[in-house]
Amino acid sequence: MGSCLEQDVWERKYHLALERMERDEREFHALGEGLRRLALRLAGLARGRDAELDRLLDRLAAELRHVPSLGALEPLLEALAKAITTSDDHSPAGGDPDAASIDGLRADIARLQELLAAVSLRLGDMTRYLAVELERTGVGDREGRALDASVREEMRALGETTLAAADLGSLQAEVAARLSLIDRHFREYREREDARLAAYRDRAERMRDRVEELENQATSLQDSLRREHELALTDGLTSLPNRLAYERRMAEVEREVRERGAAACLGAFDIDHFKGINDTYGHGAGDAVLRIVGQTLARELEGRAFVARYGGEEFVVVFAGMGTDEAWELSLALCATVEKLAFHASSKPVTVTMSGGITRFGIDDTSAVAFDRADRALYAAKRAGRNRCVLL
Ligand SMILES: Nc1nc2c(ncn2[C@@H]2O[C@H](COP(=O)(O)OP(=O)(O)OP(=O)(O)O)[C@@H](O)[C@H]2O)c(=O)[nH]1
Repeated sequence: MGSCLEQDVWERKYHLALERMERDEREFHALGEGLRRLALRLAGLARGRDAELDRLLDRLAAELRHVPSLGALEPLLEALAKAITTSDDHSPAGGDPDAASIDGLRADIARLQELLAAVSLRLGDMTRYLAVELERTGVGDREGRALDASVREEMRALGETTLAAADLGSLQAEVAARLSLIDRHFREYREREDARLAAYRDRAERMRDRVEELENQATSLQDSLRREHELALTDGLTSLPNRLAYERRMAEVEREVRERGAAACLGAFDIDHFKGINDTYGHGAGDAVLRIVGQTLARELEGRAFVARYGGEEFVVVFAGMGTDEAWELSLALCATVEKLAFHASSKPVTVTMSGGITRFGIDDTSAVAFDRADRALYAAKRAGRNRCVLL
């Protein structure tokens, strides 16, 4: 079902979003770690060494206030790396005891540059994803924005803390606290989204059940309507189409003849001396004869012409798309087949015959006019001695 497919797609997207967020979360940790190490080393080594370095450190503090435009930090860190190199070149001959630390600082800055570029990219991805995907589902937009805002705030605070801490211990504690806050924001966000997903699933399931129930009801209603419809068009004794079905078929034929000039013939057939069968062998035997003759006509005409029980012991055959020659031959064959049916009563063979009146359906005919002509032909056949056909 459509709703089931939509839910699958939504869930797949949702799990993809979670995976992305978990990856981003790990990168935020790495970023925090990089910032912490940078802050420790800068605080210990760089401050007061060089006026240019101090100026750049002030700029770094200012830039960090605008996080997450992390990309802006890259050129600044490059300048910082250069300034440290210059500061190193100017150091007194004989070896600076801090030279090794400065090399380490330079390497840290380079690593941090890479890290910042990657995290900046991921942050952009994640923000876009939250905006587009969660908005598309119609839920979570507010939550996504709230998370985004709180992460920005924590990143900004992290930058401030890095440069404003009085001593290394408190700096470490502050950064750790900030990072764990970011952690918590992500966790809470995910928990809320999980709850939302569970509620969504539950609702979708209930909707699916209801839709299934309605579909079943509609199907059984359709079935019973179809059965009613079939019953209304079927003769109970012979299982042939009844007079109503015949009239519908004739209305179609009338249109085909009038609109497309199609050929058509109509035949009226009646079992001979049927009253005598009833009177001699009983009404039950008469019913059996009607049933067998009816089924014989249906079998002989299957796929070639439409047959219905018109009423009593009379049958009508609609030879749609057939000219008089073909309808005539077929009618004679029908009468011959009925005559050959092997009926028995009290172990004695009983011959049953049938007469038919055939007429062509003309372009100006109505079905009533054509039937009347076929009926007159039928009675002509009866008058002429029965067990025969007449074309009129
Ligand atoms: N057993 C049975 N008899 C039926 C049924 N419908 C009509 N009949 C009988 O069919 C007989 C028709 O008789 P008639 O119309 O006099 O004609 P016929 O005896 O067939 O004689 P011809 O048509 O002139 O050959 C009547 O006795 C009806 O009661 C039915 O469903 N079952």
